[in-house]
Amino acid sequence: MADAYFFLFFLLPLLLLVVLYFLVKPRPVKIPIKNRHVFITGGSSGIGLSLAHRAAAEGARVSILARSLGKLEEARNAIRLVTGIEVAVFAADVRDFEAVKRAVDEAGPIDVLLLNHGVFVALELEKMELSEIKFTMDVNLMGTLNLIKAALPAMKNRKDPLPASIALVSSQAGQAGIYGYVAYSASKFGLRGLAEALQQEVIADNIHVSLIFPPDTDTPGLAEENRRKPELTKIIAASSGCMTAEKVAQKALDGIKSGSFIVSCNLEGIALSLATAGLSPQRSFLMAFVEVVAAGILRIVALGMQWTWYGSIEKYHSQRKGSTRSS
Ligand SMILES: NC(=O)C1=CN([C@@H]2O[C@H](COP(=O)(O)OP(=O)(O)OC[C@H]3O[C@@H](n4cnc5c(N)ncnc54)[C@H](OP(=O)(O)O)[C@@H]3O)[C@@H](O)[C@H]2O)C=CC1
Ligand SMILES: CCCCCCCCCCCCCCCC(=O)[C@@H](N)CO
Repeated sequence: MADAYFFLFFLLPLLLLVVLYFLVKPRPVKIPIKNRHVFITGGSSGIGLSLAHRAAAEGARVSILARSLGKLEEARNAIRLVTGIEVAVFAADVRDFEAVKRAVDEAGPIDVLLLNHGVFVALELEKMELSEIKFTMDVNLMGTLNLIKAALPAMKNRKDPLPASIALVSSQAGQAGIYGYVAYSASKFGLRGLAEALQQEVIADNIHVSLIFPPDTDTPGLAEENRRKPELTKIIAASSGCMTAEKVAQKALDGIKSGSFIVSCNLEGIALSLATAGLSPQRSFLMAFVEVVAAGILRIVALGMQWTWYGSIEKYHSQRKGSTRSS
């Protein structure tokens, strides 16, 4: 009996750890940001602004890009006030490849390309204009591809032997489809395929991809989104709470520096990432161990999550039916 326990709880896990240690690829990597060029899209507001503050405070040379020059200059002043550091600003729409290319060329070779720009409207697909749907895909997905296309040649040619990074800000709505986010989830799930494929193409150039998955985050963008958010979107998104932009920026930068492919921001996010590990690369054999051991149980947790969400959806519809009957 004691032998069986010894095998099950000691020998087997130990064997698994050893196997995973040799199995995980790409291998772990550390990406320094001090004295390196960090280029942040959407760096004038919310999470991007916090990322810019943090990167500057950690000694990086920071460039930020967004559409509104006014907001960019405000951000530059705010960062100078706190850190004494001057960030470079670039006004361009990520949908405009030529404008993006000019900005990236002017900014100079990038060591850490942080693609954080994004737009979001929470609304049922039926209520969304086709133009809004296209806008979401164009900014979140095509905008990201434009930036990568524009920046990659110089990133590959950099003289610096240190590893470089391309980090994409997705969303937990890019790990699980959420009511009200048909277009948005599509754009954010798209980033995952992009990231997985891109990592295989740029690994030989010592460029490492990170995918960041924040929950609801207190930003100007979220405040705007909340003004017309469906009740069910609020209920379902509440499963993961809300974080501050500073905290998300800290988690994101730590994840990038540690070379993690998948970067979660809170506890629910860790569970979500374990449950959706799929065929994403995992550089840490310890995290791979947790993924393997937790897989079965997390599928049950995920099904429980769906049970709750569909329960809310059923309740919402039955209440609505009740109220239309009585009115
Ligand atoms: N806040 C949240 O709840 C969550 C956000 N996220 C993601 O995090 C990222 C940042 O979100 P958040 O900080 O809330 O957003 P904000 O709306 O606060 O800021 C968005 C930033 O992106 C810029 N931007 C928007 N559209 C374009 C464009 N077409 N071209 C260039 N820049 C553009 C904005 O500047 P300007 O308007 O001047 O162009 C601004 O700097 C997004 O990708 C979002 O999807 C993920 C999970 C949760
Ligand atoms: C298996 C374990 C599961 C654990 C719980 C999972 C909870 C998932 C909740 C998803 C919330 C999505 C918020 C999207 C925020 C966002 O992107 C918008 N604010 C637009 O910016």
